Amino acid sequence: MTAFDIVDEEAILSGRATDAYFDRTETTLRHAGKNPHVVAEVTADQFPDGGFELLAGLKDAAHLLEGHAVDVDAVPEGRLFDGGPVMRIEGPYLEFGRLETSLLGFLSHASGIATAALETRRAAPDSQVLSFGARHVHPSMAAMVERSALLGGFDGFSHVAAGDVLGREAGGTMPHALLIAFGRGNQEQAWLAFDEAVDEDVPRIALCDTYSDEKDEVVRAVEALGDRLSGVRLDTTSSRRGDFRHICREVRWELEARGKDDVDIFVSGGLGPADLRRLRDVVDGFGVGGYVSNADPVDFALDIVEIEGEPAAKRGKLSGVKEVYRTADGGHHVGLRGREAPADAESLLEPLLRDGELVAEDAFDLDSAAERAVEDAALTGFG
Ligand SMILES: O=P(O)(O)OC[C@H]1C[C@H](OP(=O)(O)OP(=O)(O)O)[C@H](O)[C@@H]1O
Ligand SMILES: [Zn+2]
Repeated sequence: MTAFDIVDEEAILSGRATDAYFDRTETTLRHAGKNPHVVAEVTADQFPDGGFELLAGLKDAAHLLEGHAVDVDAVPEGRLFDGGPVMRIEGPYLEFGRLETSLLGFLSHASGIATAALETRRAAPDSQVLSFGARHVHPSMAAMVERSALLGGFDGFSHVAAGDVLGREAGGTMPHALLIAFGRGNQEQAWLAFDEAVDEDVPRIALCDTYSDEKDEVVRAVEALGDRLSGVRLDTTSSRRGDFRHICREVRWELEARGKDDVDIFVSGGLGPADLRRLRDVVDGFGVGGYVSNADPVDFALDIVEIEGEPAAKRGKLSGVKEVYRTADGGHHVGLRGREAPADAESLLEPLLRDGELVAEDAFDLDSAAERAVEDAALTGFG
């Protein structure tokens, strides 16, 4: 009996984490002595439609398929795609059929979150942007959320245990609960206690919107912490937000009027790309939660497109093994394998597994994938 309703790693790796009809399929095919050699492709849209999305979740998908007698090619994590396959699996169907549910789950959810993160990143390219959305998702998914946010170009994240998984330090400021615990009117005591108690290397960023006006609390934080204050966070609740940009400019003015030009202003609370575009010139950083963590998964499907070398796609899908290309003008092209590639085009599908063995060693380095994402976004005009 587990403490929480969580499907564990063993169930995922063993293929137990599957839809029941794959159990039935396996039983039926084995009964009929069938296990055809197929090529299956993971695709969201059949044809490019100008809507780019960012691929994420490939590391987990690769580890799921490792050890199964299949050859896999995939678009690297951090590349944008717009139609056609992001992954191609070739081998006996029963080697991977039941893994479809988890495979698509790994890719769909992470890619949706990473795409929203990249949109957010592109809205404020020079600002610090942190992922604060772990609170909106099931805790078992926190590491996936934070990794996808980093892959989309975020500078950091808040979830501590996700940091343990990713080997990175979580960051953050202080919640309203801390201010409330010291009682109305005692904000200075809360800020000072934080300064006394918390590790020296944690920036002293005072939350300044709990009981009174943001400007008032910022001035009080300056008076209380002096040179120890490195920043303020405005998480102004929507019922008081009004002209948030004006509030931020006013706070900036009051800081400068007190010689505190070096005190950073961070904002959070219901922010999305449009807010970041509106505020990026008046604040230093953002905490973004729900816009990224609650992003819709990318609607990937896994389809058999060739069986024993013959075209075999179902209605609505395209038969035959395909290649996908990034064209020199930042476009995306889908073509049949073996046909002539567009001029000046780069093929995106790269070897990932050969006979179940991982062949793309550095495929999952997060920093290089995040760099790829920002570069590909510029090339494609994403976001
Ligand atoms: O709105 P999102 O984009 O998801 O951002 C999540 C922010 C907003 C939230 O404020 P509160 O709900 O006031 O929580 P707290 O009192 O802990 O600051 C908390 O500060 C998170 O950092
Ligand atoms: Zn808050």
